[in-house]
Amino acid sequence: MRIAIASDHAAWELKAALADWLRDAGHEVADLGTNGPESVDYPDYGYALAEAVANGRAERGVALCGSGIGISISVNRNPACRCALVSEPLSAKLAREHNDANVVAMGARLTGIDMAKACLDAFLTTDFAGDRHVRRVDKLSHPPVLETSR
Ligand SMILES: O=C(CO)[C@H](O)[C@H](O)[C@H](O)COP(=O)(O)O
Repeated sequence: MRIAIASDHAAWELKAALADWLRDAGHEVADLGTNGPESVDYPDYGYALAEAVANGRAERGVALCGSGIGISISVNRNPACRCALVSEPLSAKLAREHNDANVVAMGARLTGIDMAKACLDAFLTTDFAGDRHVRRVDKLSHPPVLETSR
């Protein structure tokens, strides 16, 4: 599978470890940085990752920051992305089965490498269940126009 992965400074080591692990498993990995501990801003990396998924360069994305929160918010600003922040494998599995998530986010300051691998494995090996979930996922692409957004 073609997978894009990105992080801020808080998660660059987890990103490097997961990128190696994904490559060893036979995936084609696009590492979008960051690649060191220098402080950077998670939206820059979240937006780049989202664009890689939106334009088809990657089929799935892996988004990492300290908590996973900031980068998941960034990715979800792109309407082509459904990014799920997870910390255990059942949520990763349900994000695929029910939500057809195409990006998974995790927090390197909260989730260890073995748990991150277990989440990623569930995310990459679970299919979307379809059926009633199609209608709901489709609604995510058509949010109502609210007074406050005019
Ligand atoms: O977005 C976050 C928090 O919601 C991430 O955890 C960031 O990695 C974090 O904010 C970075 O914090 P730092 O103090 O600048 O390392």
